[in-house]
Amino acid sequence: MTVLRTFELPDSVSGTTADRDLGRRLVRTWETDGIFQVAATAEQEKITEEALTESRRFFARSLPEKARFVSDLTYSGYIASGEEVTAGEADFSEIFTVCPDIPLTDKRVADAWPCHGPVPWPGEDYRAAMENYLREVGGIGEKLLKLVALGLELEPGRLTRLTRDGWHHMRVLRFPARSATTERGIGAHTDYGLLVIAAQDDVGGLFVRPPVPGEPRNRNWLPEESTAGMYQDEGPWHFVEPEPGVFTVFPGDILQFLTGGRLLSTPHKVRLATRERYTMAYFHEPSFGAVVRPLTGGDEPIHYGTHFTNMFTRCYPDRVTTRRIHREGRLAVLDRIRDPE
Ligand SMILES: O=C(O)CCC(=O)C(=O)O
Ligand SMILES: [Fe+2]
Repeated sequence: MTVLRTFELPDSVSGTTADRDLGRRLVRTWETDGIFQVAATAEQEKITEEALTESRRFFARSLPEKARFVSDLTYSGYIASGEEVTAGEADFSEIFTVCPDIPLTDKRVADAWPCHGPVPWPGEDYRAAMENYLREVGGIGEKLLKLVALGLELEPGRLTRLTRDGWHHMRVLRFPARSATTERGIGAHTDYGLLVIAAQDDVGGLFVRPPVPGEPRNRNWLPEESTAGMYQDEGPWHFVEPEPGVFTVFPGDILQFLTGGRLLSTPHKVRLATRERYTMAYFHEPSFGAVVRPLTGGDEPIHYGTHFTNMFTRCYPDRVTTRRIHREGRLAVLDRIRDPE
């Protein structure tokens, strides 16, 4: 792979021959490259720029100001540089995470569902810009899942049936410029859900690992098979050249699970550059209560809310959110959260 393939998405997906053909090309590109790009519309480019501008404004505030935006109910909010750990080593990204914004009056919050609560927004302009952005990438996610279902020879609604009231979330990131002591941005890892849709500025730093025939790949959803740190210093790693007007898209753990490993959750890592870097990584996900079964049968199902909670408690063992989950025995609540099948 030298340059990434870029696809234009149709206005809607209904299962036409053209849709099916595009779906097959998307699947084939993931099978060879592990990643592809989707062309942004002019409107999407504008909304992306507005979100990146708000992100720059927020991260420019002082650390004590930013550190106020955390919550013990949800993982939404601020994560300081060095706070997140991948495979036992600190990452240097600074992050604002946006999970579904669930008001305190919602029954799920009253019933102590883990990870459910309001986003501690740093301001109304920030909130509006991020919500606009989430709406756009959410639309792209739904379209892509329909196309990918067609590309896998399934009925078009087979994957989007999981994303009704999807637990979509996003990491709004800033990476400092590299220092004399480190180039580490984020260590090698895979992301947890169905799709990862990302927009980056012009600095660059993201690397992805394409599928390698015969290479063993872990199943990150199993505690004994974490992908964190895997192949960190061992190629092939492909540098994702920043390109204006595109979103990059690759599969997450749930798509690997669903397809029995035909589509692999793409390992990726970030290296710091000579300048600071801003990026937004959006995760298109099943609903919190979804019970996901492999298309091919076999394995135990994954309860998405449990998978999400496990991944976040593992990543942030000392965060107030994790402490409250443990203190109040909220993990036990997960057993009661099941979407009707
Ligand atoms: O910085 C990037 O481009 C990717 C960030 C990332 O991998 C993540 O937030 O999970
Ligand atoms: Fe990631």
